[in-house]
Amino acid sequence: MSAKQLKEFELKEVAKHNKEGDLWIVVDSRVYDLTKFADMHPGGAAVLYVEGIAGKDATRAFFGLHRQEVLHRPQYARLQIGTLAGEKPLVNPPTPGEVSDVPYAEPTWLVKGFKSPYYKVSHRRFHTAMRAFIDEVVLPDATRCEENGKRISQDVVDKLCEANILAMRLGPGKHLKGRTLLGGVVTPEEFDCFHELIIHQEIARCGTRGYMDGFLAGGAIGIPPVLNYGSPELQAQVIPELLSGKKFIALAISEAFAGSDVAGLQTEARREGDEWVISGTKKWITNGTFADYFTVAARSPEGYVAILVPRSEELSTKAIKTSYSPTAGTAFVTFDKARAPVANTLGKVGQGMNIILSNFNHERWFIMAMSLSTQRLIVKECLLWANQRQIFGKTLASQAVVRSKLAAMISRVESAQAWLENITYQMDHMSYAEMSDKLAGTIALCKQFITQTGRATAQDATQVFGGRGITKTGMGRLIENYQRTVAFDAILGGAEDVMGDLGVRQALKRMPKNARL
Ligand code: HEM
Repeated sequence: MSAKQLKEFELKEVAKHNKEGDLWIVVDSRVYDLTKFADMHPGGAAVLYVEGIAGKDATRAFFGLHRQEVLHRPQYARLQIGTLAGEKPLVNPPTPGEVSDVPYAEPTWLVKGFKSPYYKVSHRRFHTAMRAFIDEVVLPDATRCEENGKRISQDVVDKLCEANILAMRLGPGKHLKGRTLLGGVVTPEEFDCFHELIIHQEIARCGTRGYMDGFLAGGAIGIPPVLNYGSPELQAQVIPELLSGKKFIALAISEAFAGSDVAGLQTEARREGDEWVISGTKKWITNGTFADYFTVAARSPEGYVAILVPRSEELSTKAIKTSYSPTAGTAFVTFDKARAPVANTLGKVGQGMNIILSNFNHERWFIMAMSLSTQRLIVKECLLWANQRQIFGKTLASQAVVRSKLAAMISRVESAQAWLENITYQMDHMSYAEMSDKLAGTIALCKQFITQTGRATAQDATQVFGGRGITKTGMGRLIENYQRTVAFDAILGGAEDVMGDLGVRQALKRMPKNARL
């Protein structure tokens, strides 16, 4: 019903409609006729007829039990027959692209009155456009696919590729030259790692962990080795079709035999004339179920090698059931003498391990950017819930133990964001080689910190939400998704303990020879 048609009612008029067969209630100054809906109410009809609810202003009870989005769903919005005379709703549907005023819901650079040395006008412009894109185009698809397990819809792929979002997720560089970035809000020359950081952090605000990987994460980690080490001919052949969303790619490194201990991989590649013949298996390959190409790490008689392998009859994929949504397309991949031209070799034979390891830096950096952004979303959910949920006549937030959990959560995301931005700044001022040399240890340590804090936050948030934190629908749906899937960030791109160890080993390698206590 449009605002113009809405009637105004006094509360005493509403009060007359307080029984079965004639039931009105008020939520946030909106008057609803629930007479016909009562029997279909998912929470049961009986709860609506009780004193204090039927014919009354039930705002507080409502927000203790429902997410505000319930009111904005078309099937429920149409139950509204009017508003309370002289009052206006406080809670309105979020406008696409809007920035939240909830404290700590946004990184400080987005908070009114706060400054940042890192973000310029072009980042703000870019952020506004990116958030609107996510809210309008991605979020509905993310919510649907997370639930039904289907892969990202081609319509969203087309739009994200038209906006060059996949290309931008590969970082600044010559692959952006001549491209129109997100409708032209930023030029390829201006584009830096902070613009890229914005993309990753905005995607993660959907709070749908499986879809976040389904959102072509395979491309974000599988394309860089092709861009950095593939021949110009190979790039000309595959990059356009990958960046336009016509073909898909996955990075195929981990195996049942080797996860974080990459060097233990067993997949073999041997030369036969102008072709590589590849045999072996790969496990937990993100986007593998729908990939057309695989960036594969294998052993060859001359040492490790990275090869771009096209899907063929000799390369089969099978979905793996993990604890996040199948929308990520996680696959077990079998290479049964699969063939790839020798021209598809990435870099030099024997240097495959370096290629794979340096690729990890960018992957780990964006995993932590995304992981942290979802963690912040969880902080926002907890603040909102603690502020609106009533127990024993008081808000949850009136309990010191809850405030203490909130304090820990806030400190974790704020400190991690500051570290992440510092690393991002270094990335903007280092070459790829310098980054591999100087940042691998710091990135690993920061990833360890973010995933450890993420799991602590998941645990705290589940306690704050109680039963709702383990329920897939309703108030705690984002908490449920987060606590069920938070371990992915602690494993994908390198397990947490391995990250910590790598960081310290890198530091020890750099110890000055003459340093003594
Ligand atoms: C415009 C009015 C209302 C609509 C459209 C509505 C709609 C819904 C929906 C869709 C759910 C399913 C859970 C979810 O998706 O969040 C639900 C659950 C529920 N509703 Fe309502 N509702 C309304 C008013 C009320 C009121 C006034 C009460 C007051 C007690 C109430 C009590 C409940 C309860 C107890 C549940 C179950 C919650 C749970 O399982 O955690 N509802 N309602």
